Amino acid sequence: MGSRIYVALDTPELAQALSIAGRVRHHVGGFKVGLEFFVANGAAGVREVAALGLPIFLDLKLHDIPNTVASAIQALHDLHPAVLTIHTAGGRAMMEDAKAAAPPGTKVVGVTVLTSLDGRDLASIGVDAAPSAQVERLADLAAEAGLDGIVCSGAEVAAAHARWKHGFFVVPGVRPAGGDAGDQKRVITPRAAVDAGASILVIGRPITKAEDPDAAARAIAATL
Ligand SMILES: O=c1ccn([C@@H]2O[C@H](COP(=O)(O)O)[C@@H](O)[C@H]2O)c(=O)[nH]1
Repeated sequence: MGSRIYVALDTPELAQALSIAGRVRHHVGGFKVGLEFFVANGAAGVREVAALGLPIFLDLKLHDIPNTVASAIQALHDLHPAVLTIHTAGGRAMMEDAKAAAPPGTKVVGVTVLTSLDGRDLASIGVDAAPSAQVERLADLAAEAGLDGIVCSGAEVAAAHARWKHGFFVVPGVRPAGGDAGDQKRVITPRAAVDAGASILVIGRPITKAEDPDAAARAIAATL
């Protein structure tokens, strides 16, 4: 396979996203566009990034009733994203309908516990479980619902992989050793994430905010 690194182009500025994408494209496996980019630039913006020739990860983290999520996914069909996210907390019926609505070839993956949350955050929203236990529970539900995989932190990916042999595991919250975690609470180095079984790594600020994004992407790729 190509590089496991997907760069998160987290900016509303199309020109900035295209500039970073153009600089790093030879050292990464794909581009992740999320809400910030999509709200500002829409499907036309996604097409411009896709024109650079790498797979697109459309990280919209859809979370609504089944009919609404399925209809939104149908409306995205002609973008043919390689990966699309929904929230597992939307429940089994929503996940089933999301997968059924997705274009063939698009991996639908469910966000489990955001990497910006820790156990105290879960308790504060009424979830009486450690992140690891909650991820396992939601991973099982995602597998039963027919999703292709999950989004989880590097701390949970080995256990999730052991339970779901052919699952596709997306790991954000990735930081080179000693890197600034920012708002992320469950972080891992790129190498450790791959060793634990990550299928792809989502990396944003360590590359996009670097003085030289190209060199940062190359340095990370060299550790894998
Ligand atoms: O649990 C999750 C799910 C998605 N993300 C997304 O990944 C990137 C991470 O960016 P960094 O700058 O490397 O922290 C970002 O686009 C998030 O929306 C996540 O971080 N955690």
